[in-house]
Amino acid sequence: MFPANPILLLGLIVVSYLVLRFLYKSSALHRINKWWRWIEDWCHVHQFYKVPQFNEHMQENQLYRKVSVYLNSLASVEDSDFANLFSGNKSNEINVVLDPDQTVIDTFLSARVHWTNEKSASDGSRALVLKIRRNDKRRILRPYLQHIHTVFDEMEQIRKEVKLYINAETDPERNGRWRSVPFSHPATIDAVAMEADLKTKVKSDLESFLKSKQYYHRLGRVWKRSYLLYGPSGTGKSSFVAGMAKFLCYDVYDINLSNVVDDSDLKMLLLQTTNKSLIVIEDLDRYLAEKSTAVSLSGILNFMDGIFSCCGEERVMVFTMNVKDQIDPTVLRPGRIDVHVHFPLCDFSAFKTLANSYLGLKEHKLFPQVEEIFQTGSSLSPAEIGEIMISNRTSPSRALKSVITALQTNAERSRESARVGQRLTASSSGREEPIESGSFFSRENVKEVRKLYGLLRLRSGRKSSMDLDSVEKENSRHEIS
Ligand SMILES: Nc1ncnc2c1ncn2[C@@H]1O[C@H](COP(=O)(O)OP(=O)(O)OP(=O)(O)O)[C@@H](O)[C@H]1O
Ligand SMILES: [Mg+2]
Repeated sequence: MFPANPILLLGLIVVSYLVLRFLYKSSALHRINKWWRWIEDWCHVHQFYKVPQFNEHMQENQLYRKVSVYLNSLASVEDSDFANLFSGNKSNEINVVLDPDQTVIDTFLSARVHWTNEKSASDGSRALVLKIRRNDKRRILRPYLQHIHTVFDEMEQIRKEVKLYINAETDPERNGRWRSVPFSHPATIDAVAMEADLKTKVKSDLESFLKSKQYYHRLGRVWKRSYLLYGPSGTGKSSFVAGMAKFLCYDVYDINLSNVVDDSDLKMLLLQTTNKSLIVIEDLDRYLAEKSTAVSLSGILNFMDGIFSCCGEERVMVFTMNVKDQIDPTVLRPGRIDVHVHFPLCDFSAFKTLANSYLGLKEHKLFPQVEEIFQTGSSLSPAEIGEIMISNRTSPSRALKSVITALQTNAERSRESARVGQRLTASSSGREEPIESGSFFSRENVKEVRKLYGLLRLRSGRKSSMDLDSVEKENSRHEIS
């Protein structure tokens, strides 16, 4: 029945409007919503499913990652009481990420489910808890989880963003040691100047690894492959690692051995890596020679064998070194290192590749002169030549002249070092250990000799061919140089 009095009717409308407006503007509506949810919960019997971040072996639970990515993509995350805002990869992108102990509501096949982001007060571990009505459980649980998988895979396809993980120092407050950032290194395998044939062989080795899942399983082997990239500083090893990660579309786990506390810490780090990852230890020769890590040799060997990666697969390990001659042969034995790739100093062919990419030059009247100097044995690293070209990129002729001068200077220095080396050899004959602290010979001189020695050795080995057998012979070691 409508009130007969129109003034009363108008008053009723105004009061209702003001009450609704108050409810809308204040947090009262939110409270009423919460109470309503509580009453609803009370009326229904729910079932809970927990998705912990780590399993009992402290390996990351892939389902946690998938659900987490899925939930943060839901529009309803914005309706949770507390969410974090992060800038995305694109300049105007903003990502909303659920805060701990917050709930997000999702709807699937007309059933409502709740997810809560729980953080354990005791050990800081996280879990996502799904609350679902018992009545809906049979009908939607499995298709709903399948739906999460599908959405995650679609998002990954679009995302295709490779991540770089670095191991931070131990922090008892934090669970999991890896910290990640988007891997935005611009290097690609194609951009690295190296012998074309060698590059093709490494690429096809990686490609055939990707297709070899069944093969490895048949052999009862962990589906992993290890590469050693070795050569002097500035020859493109790190750039090549970045190129490999992009080529494979794998996340990169860059292990800093200085931040590893002991063997079991290294084991834990390996366990916390995910499938489809490229695990890198740079400058392994330095750690082994200087013993500047708390990890023992056997810890490193076990790590290389990947025996701990009992449940994970599809991993590529890459180790870089300047020189491998002094390395304990057990480190380099087949199985631990499957493929050896040599990164030499620049030769004329690599120089031409650099001139093409850095200066846009396919030919130049100064090329024969550059070639001549290379033939005398002088060389620089691609990094050094690249730097000269970048800083003179506005004038290709000036760039080439600067390269020629640098090569000539380098040749002169090498001759000088050789003379010092001869004097050193003559003076130290009869001594058991010529390099001692406080010895007559300065470390600098010895370094020069070593450099020179390395230079000659590398030069002589530069033309040696790669003995890459059929990739089917998976356990054979491949030398690519
Ligand atoms: N073969 C190459 N082709 C193209 N650019 C190169 C090459 N080698 C080095 N560079 C350039 O030189 C710089 C240093 O290279 P990079 O860090 O990959 O060398 P590295 O071999 O890892 O040296 P280090 O042993 O000192 O770590 C990079 O900017 C890279 O672009
Ligand atoms: Mg490097």
